[in-house]
Amino acid sequence: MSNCQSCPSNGNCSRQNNNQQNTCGVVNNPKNRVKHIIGIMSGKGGVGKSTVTAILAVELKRRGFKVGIMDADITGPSIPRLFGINNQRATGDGTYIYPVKTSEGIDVMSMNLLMPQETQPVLWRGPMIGGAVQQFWTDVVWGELDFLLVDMPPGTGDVALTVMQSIPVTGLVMVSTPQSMVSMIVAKAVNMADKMGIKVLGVVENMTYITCPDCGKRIDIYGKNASQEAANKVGVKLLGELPMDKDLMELSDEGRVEKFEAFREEFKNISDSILGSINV
Ligand SMILES: Nc1ncnc2c1ncn2[C@@H]1O[C@H](COP(=O)(O)OP(=O)(O)OP(=O)(O)O)[C@@H](O)[C@H]1O
Repeated sequence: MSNCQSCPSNGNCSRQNNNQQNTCGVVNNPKNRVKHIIGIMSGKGGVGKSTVTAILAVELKRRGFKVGIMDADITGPSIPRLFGINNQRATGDGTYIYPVKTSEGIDVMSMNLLMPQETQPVLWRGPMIGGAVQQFWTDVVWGELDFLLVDMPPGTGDVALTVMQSIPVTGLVMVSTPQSMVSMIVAKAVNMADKMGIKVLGVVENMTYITCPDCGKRIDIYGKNASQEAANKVGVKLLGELPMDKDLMELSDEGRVEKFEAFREEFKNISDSILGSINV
């Protein structure tokens, strides 16, 4: 049973609205002081959720915050590769597990940091995967963090539910592309968050345009104002829109996402919006 009094998220818990604050069900690790937990969620896979998580973490870190990333995408973890720490392994002392630090000092925990080889699949059914996510919260020594970003698995399935039920998430950031089919699926995720009493901080529309390498002209892949229209459709704030960027793809593949600078302005605005919404 959780101890809400000692929980750093007390008062910010997803259950605060329905008088169930004492039924969180997860023992809080006394070694952890995590101020804000932001879940990064997407309706469907491959829209750039892990990429946005990584760049947001870098931006917050550079602002002087202590930042961690929990890679809750247990069966498809990609955070270690983005930061080039995929050949490192998390350590443990029999009671607790210790995250791996990126070169800029972001603490990361991911299933791939616990597997003997990153190519080994996790052949578990839902409840075991949910159990792993809970352990990432209870057994990992995050220490003092201003922000823990949770890279959620895509969709509104079992594990997303476990994250929302067992981790005191401060708010959710949706990542999407402005297609109507995708918006419909994002709406499901937004409705899920709503039902769980978790605030949706807004949506980042990714891969929305390209910049012509010759003339610098912006080409809106999904049409003009598509991002704002998609955000309106699901009834959430548009935090920002990101172009397709070849360098980002390359640096991500090389495990050097921390060296990617081109979206600094966009992520400065996205972070300002998030910090404003949670009164930081
Ligand atoms: N703005 C962008 N420009 C170029 N490539 C991008 C951009 N955003 C993401 N990508 C690329 O798209 C692919 C999918 O991104 P990512 O892994 O972040 O998506 P995801 O939503 O987390 O996927 P999954 O559902 O599998 O977890 C990656 O190869 C990534 O480098």
